[in-house]
Amino acid sequence: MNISQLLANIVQTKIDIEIKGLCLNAQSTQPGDLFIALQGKLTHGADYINQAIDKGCVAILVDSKEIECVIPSIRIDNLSQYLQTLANTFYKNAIKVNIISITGTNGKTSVAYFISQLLTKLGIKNGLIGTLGITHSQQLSLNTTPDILTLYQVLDNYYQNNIHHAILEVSSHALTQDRIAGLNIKQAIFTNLTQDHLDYHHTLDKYQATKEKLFVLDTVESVILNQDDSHYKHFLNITKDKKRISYSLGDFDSIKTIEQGFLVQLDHYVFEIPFLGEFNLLNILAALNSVEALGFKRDDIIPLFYQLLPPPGRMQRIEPHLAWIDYAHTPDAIGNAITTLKKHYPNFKIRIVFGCGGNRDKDKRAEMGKIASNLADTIILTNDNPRSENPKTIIENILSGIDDSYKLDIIENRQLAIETAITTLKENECLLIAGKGHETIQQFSDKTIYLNDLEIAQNSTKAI
Ligand SMILES: CC(=O)N[C@H]1[C@@H](OP(=O)(O)OP(=O)(O)OC[C@H]2O[C@@H](n3ccc(=O)[nH]c3=O)[C@H](O)[C@@H]2O)O[C@H](CO)[C@@H](O)[C@@H]1O[C@H](C)C(=O)N[C@@H](C)C(=O)N[C@H](CCC(=O)O)C(=O)O
Ligand SMILES: Nc1ncnc2c1ncn2[C@@H]1O[C@H](COP(=O)(O)OP(=O)(O)OP(=O)(O)O)[C@@H](O)[C@H]1O
Ligand SMILES: N[C@H](CCC[C@H](N)C(=O)O)C(=O)O
Repeated sequence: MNISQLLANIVQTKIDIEIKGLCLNAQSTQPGDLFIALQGKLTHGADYINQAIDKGCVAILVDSKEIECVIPSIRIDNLSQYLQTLANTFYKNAIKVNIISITGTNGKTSVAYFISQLLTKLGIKNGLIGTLGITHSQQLSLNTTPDILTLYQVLDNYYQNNIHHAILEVSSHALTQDRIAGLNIKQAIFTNLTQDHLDYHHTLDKYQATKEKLFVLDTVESVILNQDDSHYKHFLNITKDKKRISYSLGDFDSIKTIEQGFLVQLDHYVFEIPFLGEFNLLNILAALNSVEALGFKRDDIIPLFYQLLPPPGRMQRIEPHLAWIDYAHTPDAIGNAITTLKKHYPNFKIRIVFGCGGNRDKDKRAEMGKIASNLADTIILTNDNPRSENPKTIIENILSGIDDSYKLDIIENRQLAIETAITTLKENECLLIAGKGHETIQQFSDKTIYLNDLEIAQNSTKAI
């Protein structure tokens, strides 16, 4: 598309250049792209134009600022307000894709992963966009919910490749920043709301108000709500004009905990759910209701459950030990993960290795320390992703929630912490390695290193 055609409803330009794509982050610029340099909270995209040019961008739109550069550039004031128009004009097919969206503090990835597998097994081609990445696409995303241009590009591409359904994890940051504006979101699923991201939203009420935005979108036809969450009634009340579907652990006629998961009865079906954690029973119900709302029959969905795979890094067992990798990085999730192991392995002691991410909600750190020390028998505190913060300060913040009399170890180096935990694990102990799940990098202020909890744990196992 020619740039003058793209900008027709925004600004007149004599620049005559064909562009192949739109891009917000210089790191992901492709040859032929138009780079859109926005003023952000931390920095201005204009600081990265050299990188964008090196990667082959052919023109630049700059937010509220004059720049000098070797390729054509156009200044547009308040440029961010035009992002949806630009995205929609360039990636016309994006809004034709039917989107199932999931929001909530915990469980988005798990529910999305289950829905995607079910739809695939039922013969529906679908794309999955979230913390684990973007399927059927070379696009990389820095975020759980990608920026609006990346989203439109991926969805447009899906449509052209006959993928007419997408499952999208929607973070509260994405809702605040309008990353999903204008998309054809048909279903909205609510998993739960507990403490996280208060650095960004400041209060739980504001955090909830942000999540609400997804459920009242005009395009949303059905909402699927977790009745067991304390915020359920609120979400039910604001969605009176939608088809409302609720799910609850009480939907099961019986739940029997077994070592590898649960044996449940639902209506006249008795089946096994091969995942640990009661929260996964809720995740499964969310997925079941979502797929059912698309028109499939329970008789066709339920027999597929035993074939489902767990999402990578979520309660993932490291054989042969009683050790698990889990992505729990909130107070609620840490509590759930430990309780889960206690429930499935009632005669075992629990050891946990965890830390907290830097540049994220500081208030959750002491809370995570408190919950972990109340529930686990031994703790090794370590680094998560310190990002630009001092790792020692993060650990001190966690310690402030732990009673002085609680005996714990601090091993900042995460690899060493995991190796130590596994090689000294006792016969009567279960180990939980929490916080980084599937992640394969660790971010510090001055470096980013390759680090994979699963590999470290597997290798330490071999070393015994
Ligand atoms: C605090 C926050 O959410 N920031 C997001 C926001 O950034 P911003 O608009 O303030 O922009 P900025 O970082 O100041 O940068 C300014 C401009 O320069 C560009 N830039 C910036 C850096 C660079 O190296 N190259 C580059 O081109 C940016 O794309 C941006 O256009 O908009 C950007 C584009 O959409 C996001 O990538 C960025 O996410 C940052 C990286 C981030 O860490 N976000 C986290 C907190 C987040 O969004 N997390 C949620 C998941 C939370 C959960 O559910 O657990 C998520 O959806 O990922
Ligand atoms: N429904 C749930 N309720 C509470 N905790 C859950 C639930 N599902 C998963 N968890 C716990 O939370 C952790 C993160 O799960 P998951 O990745 O599915 O959530 P998420 O919302 O996608 O998180 P994020 O957006 O931060 O990546 C899991 O490793 C598990 O410990
Ligand atoms: N989506 C979450 C992931 C946190 C993962 C944890 N390992 C950390 O770095 O804090 C966030 O961006 O807050």
